[in-house]
Amino acid sequence: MTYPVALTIAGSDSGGGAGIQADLKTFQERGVFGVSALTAVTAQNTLGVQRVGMVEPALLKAQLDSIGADFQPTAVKTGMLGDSFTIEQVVQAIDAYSWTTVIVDPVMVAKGGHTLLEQEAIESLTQLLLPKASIVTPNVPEMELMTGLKIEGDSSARKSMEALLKSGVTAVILKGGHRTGPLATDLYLDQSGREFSLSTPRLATHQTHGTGCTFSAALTAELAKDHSVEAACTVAKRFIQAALQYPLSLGAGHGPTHHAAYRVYGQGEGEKQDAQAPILHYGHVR
Ligand SMILES: Nc1ncnc2c1ncn2[C@@H]1O[C@H](COP(=O)(O)OP(=O)(O)OP(=O)(O)O)[C@@H](O)[C@H]1O
Ligand SMILES: Cc1ncc(CO)c(N)n1
Repeated sequence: MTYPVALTIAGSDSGGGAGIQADLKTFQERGVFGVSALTAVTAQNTLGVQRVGMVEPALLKAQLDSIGADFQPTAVKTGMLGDSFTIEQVVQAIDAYSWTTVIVDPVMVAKGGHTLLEQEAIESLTQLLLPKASIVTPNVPEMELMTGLKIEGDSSARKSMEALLKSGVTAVILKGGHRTGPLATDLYLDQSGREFSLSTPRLATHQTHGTGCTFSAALTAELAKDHSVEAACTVAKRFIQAALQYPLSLGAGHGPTHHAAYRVYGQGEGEKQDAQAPILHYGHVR
């Protein structure tokens, strides 16, 4: 059996909590060999984004070609893409190398408010990249920007998921970090009409830098190992819950999550059953 390989196509976060760094740390934690193609370099820490530079297009293409020529990633994840041109290049590589399991984290704005995707590129993302994607994992503001629909409650959340499925993406996971209430609930809906939700107690923490990257990287790692979508979602939810529950207290702002926490403090299974383990609800997402 060959060791599973996952590819992340994303921006570098010098602060180490999000972007490529979060993805590779998470892949490693989950027993998957991570390869990467950098789209951008950010000067960033827990206080915010100080500077962004895009990787020149020819250099991005060279990275994608180097990977495509020598590795067979069984899952590919996209994070910060920055602009339309980058999205077009990623789509070309997906086609050229027949990457079939593609998880799109539609990164648009960093926690501090810094833009990580040009406004005009949102359309390229929904029209060019989502039709190639297996799962897209928006947070609430990203979902509103992609669909133009306001999310105020469960029924508008559901409508926006149905609207996004029209792009051709196989499945949507609407993340609940930006919603309110005692539970952090992520909603899953796919083209076949299958739906479920994953809930964990909402933790009162500001150490949330990179939660979205970490969640989608864990999901990607599990899919790279050929686990089912449902099993992958459950592990990803447990992984991010543990990472939030055992903070590292680094930096003066929104600190990073603890990427090793799930391995170190328990996996929510058997004797190690974690009190904060997610509740998997089947059935209707309303
Ligand atoms: N306070 C919290 N307690 C428990 N789980 C949380 C909390 N905040 C976020 N989550 C979970 O973390 C995951 C990421 O969701 P979130 O909505 O924060 O993503 P995001 O906004 O894209 O993150 P980022 O932009 O920081 O990368 C989801 O599974 C969500 O439910
Ligand atoms: C490079 C990068 N990618 C993604 C995010 C979103 O958390 C971030 N802050 N920085």
